[in-house]
Amino acid sequence: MGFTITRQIGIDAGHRIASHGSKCRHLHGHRYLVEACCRTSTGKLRDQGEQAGMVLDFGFLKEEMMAHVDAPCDHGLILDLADHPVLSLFTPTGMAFEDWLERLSVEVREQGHVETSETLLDQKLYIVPFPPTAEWLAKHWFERLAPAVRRRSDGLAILDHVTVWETPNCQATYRDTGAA
Ligand SMILES: Nc1nc2c(c(=O)[nH]1)N=C([C@H](O)[C@H](O)COP(=O)(O)OP(=O)(O)OP(=O)(O)O)CN2
Repeated sequence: MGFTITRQIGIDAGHRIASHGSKCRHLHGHRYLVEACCRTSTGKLRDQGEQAGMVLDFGFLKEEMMAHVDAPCDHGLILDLADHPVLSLFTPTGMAFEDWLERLSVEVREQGHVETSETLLDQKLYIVPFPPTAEWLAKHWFERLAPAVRRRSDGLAILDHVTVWETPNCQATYRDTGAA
């Protein structure tokens, strides 16, 4: 019951699903559409301040989606940390792949992901500890955006779900389970 708001952004990014039995194991790109849907815990709208009559200002939601999804991932390659054959192609000049991998692994353990262009060809990489399916990306971006939604709404709004459209016909949704 109550109101929800949804904001959509689009990003272009490459990925592959290394374990896929068919075409998705090849490096390829998508125009991803990412939707974040928010609600208030009470079902009511804010009744005062600059966000009166709103769940959360669409502009604030856009800013957070641009910071957590667009800036690190747009025109980048989203790679699984375990995808060593592809990851090794971007080993920075003068560094052994094993050393680079160790550094990336520590950062992924500490932060949940790595965003870097300090790579061969300055390729922009977004490295995650899971196969970059639409499902996993929806969960990952949900977890990145949920605290930001709470902060930008002074705790009044909750991120309900994130939907990732990988193609115009295929989407995956990760929904709030109450744990985030
Ligand atoms: N449940 C999931 N299934 C698949 C995923 C995924 O993330 N979750 N991803 C892929 C591939 O990455 C692929 O790019 C998309 O596959 P597919 O639907 O076959 O893509 P098409 O371009 O053929 O889509 P059309 O709508 O038929 O043009 C595969 N599966």
